[in-house]
Amino acid sequence: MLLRQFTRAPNNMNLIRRIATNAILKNQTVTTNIDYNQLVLVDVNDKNGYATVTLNRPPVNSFNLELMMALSRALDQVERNNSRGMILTSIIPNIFSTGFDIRELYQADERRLREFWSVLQDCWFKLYGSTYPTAASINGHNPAAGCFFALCCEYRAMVRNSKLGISGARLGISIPLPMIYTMRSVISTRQTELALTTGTLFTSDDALKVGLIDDIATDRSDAFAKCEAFLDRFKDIPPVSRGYTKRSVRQKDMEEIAANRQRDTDEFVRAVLNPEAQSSFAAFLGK
Ligand SMILES: CCCCC/C=C\C/C=C\CC/C=C/CC(=O)SCCNC(=O)CCNC(=O)[C@H](O)C(C)(C)COP(=O)(O)OP(=O)(O)OC[C@H]1O[C@@H](n2cnc3c(N)ncnc32)[C@H](O)[C@@H]1OP(=O)(O)O
Repeated sequence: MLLRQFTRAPNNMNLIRRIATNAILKNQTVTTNIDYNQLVLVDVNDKNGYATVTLNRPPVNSFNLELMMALSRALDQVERNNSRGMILTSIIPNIFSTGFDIRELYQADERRLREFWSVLQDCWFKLYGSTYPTAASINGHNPAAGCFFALCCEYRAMVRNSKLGISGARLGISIPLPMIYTMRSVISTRQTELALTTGTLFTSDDALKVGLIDDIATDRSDAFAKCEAFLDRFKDIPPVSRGYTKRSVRQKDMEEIAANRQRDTDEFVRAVLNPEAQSSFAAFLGK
């Protein structure tokens, strides 16, 4: 599979990886052990035990089935490794994710669409229900499903001049219940309804005002540092009781979503295959 091996590297490897990532962002060539074909990179900082999960599907990190599966497996690795915390981010300089890959939705094969949704559901359970602390380092635009994953995290720092929100309404997609619950766990029910029915994409200032993000960052490294500082807040908190409390807060949503997986899948398939949505996808793709 396209995933990087999740190994605890010696400290100097973390430095090499960081240099490598910076070089990728500057389009330089570096000679390290990075495999450029990987869709989601997982790295652990040996000093603080935080895992970084980096979306790596240029040019815009659009979620197709393969990226969703890679994310699902990356989250398994973070869980297995007993990380002290996790930061979700993207390798693309000014884009976190564009959301679903429209090519995955346009004239979709129903079986593949069901699998896509099922893996998305798995990702939600793994991320929303994780016991380790989570933070999203939103290094750029994040207009749809990527926003959903960021909202599953406990903290969000976003770089200035980026846009964040769930724009599905603009494409004629009705917003599924799990998305509604997830957004409502971060902002008020009224703001959730307004944001989702208008397909609002929030500027960093507006996102901060409404509470969708916790901090505005000057650039990607500042966003990352802010996420680390958030995770540091749990340094002296016993992880088992912390995790139990987090799960308890989220338990009701999770039980309800678990009980309705099939119904949500059917609704998603219906929503994507409906002619109004299909014509928006066709228009987007210039068909
Ligand atoms: C149990 C739990 C389960 C619960 C699940 C619940 C909820 C699930 C989550 C969400 C539901 C809400 C519904 C979401 C549906 C979607 O995600 S649909 C996708 C919506 N996304 C958008 O509308 C964003 C559109 N794109 C942009 O605004 C811009 O591309 C950008 C991201 C701001 C980047 O701009 P930039 O100028 O840098 O780049 P380009 O626009 O030139 O794009 C480069 C290249 O990439 C192509 N592209 C962009 N976006 C997509 C996409 N979404 N799919 C496919 N391809 C895309 C673009 O066409 C360009 O291609 P090129 O012309 O061939 O170069």
